[in-house]
Amino acid sequence: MNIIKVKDQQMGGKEAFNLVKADIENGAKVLGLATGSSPITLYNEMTSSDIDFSNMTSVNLDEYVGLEADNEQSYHYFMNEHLFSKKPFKNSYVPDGSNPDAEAATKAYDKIIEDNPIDLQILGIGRNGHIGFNEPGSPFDGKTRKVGLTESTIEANTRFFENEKDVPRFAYSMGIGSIMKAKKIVLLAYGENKADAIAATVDGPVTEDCPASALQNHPDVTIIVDEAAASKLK
Ligand SMILES: N[C@@H]1[C@@H](O)[C@H](O)[C@@H](COP(=O)(O)O)O[C@@H]1O
Repeated sequence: MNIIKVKDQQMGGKEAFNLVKADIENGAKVLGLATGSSPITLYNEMTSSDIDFSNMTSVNLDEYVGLEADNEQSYHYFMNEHLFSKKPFKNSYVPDGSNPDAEAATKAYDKIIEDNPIDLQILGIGRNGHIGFNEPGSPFDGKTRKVGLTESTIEANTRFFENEKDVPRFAYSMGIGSIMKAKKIVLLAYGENKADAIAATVDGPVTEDCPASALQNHPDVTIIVDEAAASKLK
């Protein structure tokens, strides 16, 4: 694992952007994208750049079950707001959270991932080490699934909703097995409340208790952290 320490999230966005740009210059056509606050500075760099994404494809990690794409709390909406409305891609895929048929929704998404192998996957990380919405205990070979969110994740995500009761309890998430198939992975983590998860990811055992520890088995992972998120690394 390659670790890049940065001063703050602003600089992290620039570092991540340089990696994305270099990969596109090397022929990358499919970007795996993430939501949450961590990738926002990267998306800002992308939207203010002169890179044309209109012949590229994006595949997002996850979406809440039960939210329509035009719901302001949906990940569809987040991605449109922060990236796609300013820098359209040829195709942008996000799991269909409005489809109550989990079997159909997840199968359809696996087909999309299979048809569009991810060159570079951007990841954030949950306080409990989750990636996408793969909570602790998720299988390392998992495909797209309907997952229940843990209390810690619901609590962390409450800040985006009016109150805790509005936070959806389920999501469709790309599995860890699919994430691991990406050629390159760039994980972004900022702030003290990510320090334990980053330490477990990098220095801990490879265990389902910390989903991101699976990344130790991936050949090309870069972790971009600020000092607070790196503070518990060995
Ligand atoms: N499903 C998302 C994850 O993909 C994201 O990594 C995590 C951390 O978000 P943030 O970057 O806001 O800390 O939040 C959510 O749970």
